[in-house]
Formats: sequence, structure tokens, C-alpha cells
Amino acid sequence: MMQQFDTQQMNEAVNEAYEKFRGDDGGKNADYIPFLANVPSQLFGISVCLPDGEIVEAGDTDYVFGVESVSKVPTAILAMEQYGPDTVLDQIGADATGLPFNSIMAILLENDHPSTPLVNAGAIAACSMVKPVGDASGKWKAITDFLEKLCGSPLVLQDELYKSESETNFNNRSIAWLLKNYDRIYDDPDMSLDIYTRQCSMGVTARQLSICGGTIANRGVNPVTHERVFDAAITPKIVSMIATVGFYEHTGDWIFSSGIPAKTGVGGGIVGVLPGVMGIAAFSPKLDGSGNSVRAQHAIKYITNKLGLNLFG
Ligand SMILES: NC(=O)CC[C@H](N)C(=O)O
Repeated sequence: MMQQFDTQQMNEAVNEAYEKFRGDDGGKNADYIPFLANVPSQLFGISVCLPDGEIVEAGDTDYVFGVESVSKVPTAILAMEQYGPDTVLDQIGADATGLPFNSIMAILLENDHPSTPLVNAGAIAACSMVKPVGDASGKWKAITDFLEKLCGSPLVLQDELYKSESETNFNNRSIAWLLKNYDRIYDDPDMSLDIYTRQCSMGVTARQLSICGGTIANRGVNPVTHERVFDAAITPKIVSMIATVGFYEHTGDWIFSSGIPAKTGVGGGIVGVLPGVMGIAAFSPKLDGSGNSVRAQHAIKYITNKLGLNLFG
């Protein structure tokens, strides 16, 4: 049985993690998207959303940062909600790539398959699947409405980030058109890529991300608003995807040492999900060589290990 904890113990663990790692200066901001290079790198926040909607937090949990690849999780859930998990498995897949998030090689090695909605190729394919197909503004509304329900409050597009990323996303343009070559994109490639780039540029806070994780942990019911956001049967599907590829080529090391499925983004955010137990998010801009926030990783690992929280425990 998983160790039980009370709110006080979680509060202590969160504050200890914050104090312990706030001075850690390892890593550096993402700079391949110019906007991200200029985000103040000392920012650090940790937020936990418990099944009763209680939030336990420390640090800069109100700071709005770029959600980036964490946005792949909501869109994957939306595609599964619209089509059913088996169709998403068939059209995109659920395989770990073992390669970096933006790997073109992964598409070639997987025999033309985008692998999973949680890497760039699969996320662009997921955006192409979102209904209404062929209608960019309808798709965008579906995605942003869904994000708002998952997080319990609206997210706002960071225009400058969107501009910065759109001007420099040459690798992703190649991915979108390679998918077209293999018939693995299900709407216009440029439009699907633009939707993907825009969703990555949404601003989010660590608190909102923890509520998003809490909604997944709570089997589709937002623990704060009490609204049912998606079908309960999708939780094990999305958590399995997060567990297998949430940290890309370092997913095995991550899950081995933290015990919690988690998804990272180059904006510095990480969201972790333990079904029935909690959603946890941490944010700090400095990243390791694979694009994962250094302080956020330390903080989440510290908390799960301290409280004996482990998916496999
Ligand atoms: N790992 C990430 O957060 C990458 C997201 C970024 N928008 C990209 O496509 O490169």
C-alpha cells in the first residue's frame, strides 16, 4: 500500500524542497526559442493539488511561463476524448522513442509512425486530429476551452513567445511535412503545426499545472471546480503515455528515481501525476541537456521520495 500522508507532511516536504533547491544553479534557460532565454532564471515554484482540491505550494506559483511540451498532455487527452484511445493508438501510437523530443530520426526508425502524442511529431499529429478538422479557429477553441477546464481557469497566449517560436521552428516544419509524406498527419500540415506552436506558447502557472495534474489524477474530474472534464477511462491511458516518454530519452532514469510519471516542457515546467493521490507541478527555467528543468526535477523527486509516493511501490 502506498504510504499515506497528511496535508501537514506534504506542506513540510514542499517547503523543504523549495528551500533545499532554490539556490541550485545548475543548467541553463532554453535558448533555441529566443524568448525563453530571457525569462528570469531564479524563478522557482512548487505546487501540489490534492484530490479534495486543496493546494499546497511554495515559491513562484503565480508566475506565468510558457507551457511548451507539457501542452502535449492536454491535447493527447482531447484527441482520446474525441476519438477514443484506440484510434489515437492506431493513428499516432504510444511507444517511447528513446530519443530527443524533436527527433526526426524517431519518425524514420518507427517506420513512419509518429510514436506517441507526447513527442513533437505525435503532438503535431494530435493537433491535426482535433475536431473540427479543417477549421483552425474551431480547433483552437476546442484546445483552449479544454485547457481551461483541465486547469480550472483560463490560460493566456504569450504573444511574444508565439512569435519567437513561429519564427524559429524550422525543425518542426520538417516534422510536419515528413508526417505528410507518410500520411500520418490528419489535417493541413502548416495549420496543424501552427496550432501546435500556439498551444506551446500558452502561459500557465505552476498552480494551474498542478490542478491539471490533479484533474488527471482524479480520473477526469477537476478537484477544484468539481467539473467532469474527460472520461475516467482515459486516465490510465494518458498516465501510461506520460510514464513511458514524459522525459524523452531520460524517462527511465526519471521514473526509476522519482517513482512518478511526469511530463516536462522547455519553458521550465514539469507536471507529475499519481492517480488517486495528487497532481504535482514545479517550475524553474534552467534546464539540463535534454530540456528538463533542473530545480523542478530535484523538487518533485525530493517530495515523492520523502513521502514514499511511488507508482510502483
Ligand atoms: N520539449 C519542449 O518543451 C519543446 C516544445 C517546443 N515548442 C518545441 O517544439 O520545440
